[in-house]
Amino acid sequence: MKIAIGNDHVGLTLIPTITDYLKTKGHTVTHIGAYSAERANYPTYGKEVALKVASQEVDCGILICGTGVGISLAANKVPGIRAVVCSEPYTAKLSKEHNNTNILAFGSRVIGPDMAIMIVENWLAATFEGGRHGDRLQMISQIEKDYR
Ligand SMILES: O=C(CO)[C@H](O)[C@H](O)[C@H](O)COP(=O)(O)O
Repeated sequence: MKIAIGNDHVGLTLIPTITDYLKTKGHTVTHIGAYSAERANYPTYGKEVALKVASQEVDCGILICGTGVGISLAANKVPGIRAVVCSEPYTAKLSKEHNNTNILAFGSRVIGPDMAIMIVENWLAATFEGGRHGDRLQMISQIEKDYR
């Protein structure tokens, strides 16, 4: 898969672990930054990854900040984005199976590298179940359209 990854200065600490893991699994990774530990604003990176996912330039995105919350809030403001924040693999799996999430977010101040890999692995391995779950996503899309 083609995967875009973004982070702020706090999320940077998990980037090598995640990018190495993805590359060993044969994925194509585009890291859009931040590239240094200098204080950075997560909305910038959340938006950039979200735009790549929404435009289908990439298949999905991964976002990392201190908790995953701020950067996912930014991403979710882009129409068509369903970003989830996870700190364990079960939510990651169900977020794909039931909510067809297209961006995974987590926090480097919350989880370590081994858990991060487990979350990514479970998220990427899961598939959307469709059916009634698709109906609910249509309802969410309609809310997006109604209140844009
Ligand atoms: O947005 C956040 C909270 O969900 C992230 O944890 C950020 O990484 C954090 O706010 C950055 O904080 P800092 O004091 O500017 O390092």
